Amino acid sequence: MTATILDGKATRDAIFDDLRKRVTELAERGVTPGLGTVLVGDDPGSHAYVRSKHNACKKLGMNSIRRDLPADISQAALEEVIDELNADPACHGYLVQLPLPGHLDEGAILERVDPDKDADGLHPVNLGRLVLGKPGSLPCTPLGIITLLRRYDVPIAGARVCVVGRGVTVGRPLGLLLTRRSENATVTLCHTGTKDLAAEVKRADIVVAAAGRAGLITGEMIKPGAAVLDVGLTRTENGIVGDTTPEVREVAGHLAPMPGGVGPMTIAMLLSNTVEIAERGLSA
Ligand SMILES: Nc1nc(=O)c2c([nH]1)NC[C@@H]1CN(c3ccc(C(=O)N[C@@H](CCC(=O)O)C(=O)O)cc3)C=[N+]21
Repeated sequence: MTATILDGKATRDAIFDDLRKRVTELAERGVTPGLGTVLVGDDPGSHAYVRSKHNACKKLGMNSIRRDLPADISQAALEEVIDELNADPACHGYLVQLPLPGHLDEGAILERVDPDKDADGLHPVNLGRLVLGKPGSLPCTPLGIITLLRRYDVPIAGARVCVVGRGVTVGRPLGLLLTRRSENATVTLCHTGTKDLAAEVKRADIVVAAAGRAGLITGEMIKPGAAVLDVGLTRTENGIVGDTTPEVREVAGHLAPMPGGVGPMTIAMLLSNTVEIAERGLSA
């Protein structure tokens, strides 16, 4: 058996088609949704991600606001940029591209973002809303994972899900989303302190590999027919590699590969969050 591929690019394109309609409807009411990006320094990977976010805005007829700042910018100067975006009515949602250079207080910067303009869904207020079940922006990568599973009709309710990785951008919030009443999955959140990772993975109907450790999840660990989503990203001399080994594809029922799986979905959810903020502004 070889896994059905959960095609993140095709699914992103389908989501873009839906979003384009919503952008047109907003335009008829005089609103063009705008996404802002704040990029500090000149890491080539970060530049590539930011570029793809702006290209996506252009494709959807959205505005985008780009702030590229020098690597040695001071905390105060960066906070001023944040305050400007918070006050800019053309900017409905924005994100601060991570990681920030070490001399900056990342936590203080992220907290300064207006939670109601948080396109990433990673502001402490929005993470708190997620815990409490209150409306707010949801974290893009976990939302992308759930959207991808739903589009391919992979059952989530009642499923045993093994999430490998407890990071703030993927693992932790994914556990919270999947255990909501609307998802109803049973989640095991694994991490470097997990005693028998192979046994935990083997029980799972859905495995999300988000540890950032190349090849951590092997074919023998997977229950035949399980859905596997690879969210790992490690840069090596031979290009980028995920958290799963190639044999996983021969055992799994569904596979979201890296690249081409969850990554493109993350950007789709970022734009979806921004359009949603713009729509909320009209109904409020
Ligand atoms: N504030 C903030 N928000 C983020 O959402 C954020 C961030 N900072 N910092 C960095 C990570 C990383 N990230 C990715 C998004 C898309 C792909 C993606 O589309 N990847 C493609 C190809 C990747 C490649 O070829 O390099 C794929 O998986 O097919 C990957 C990674 C968002 N991040």
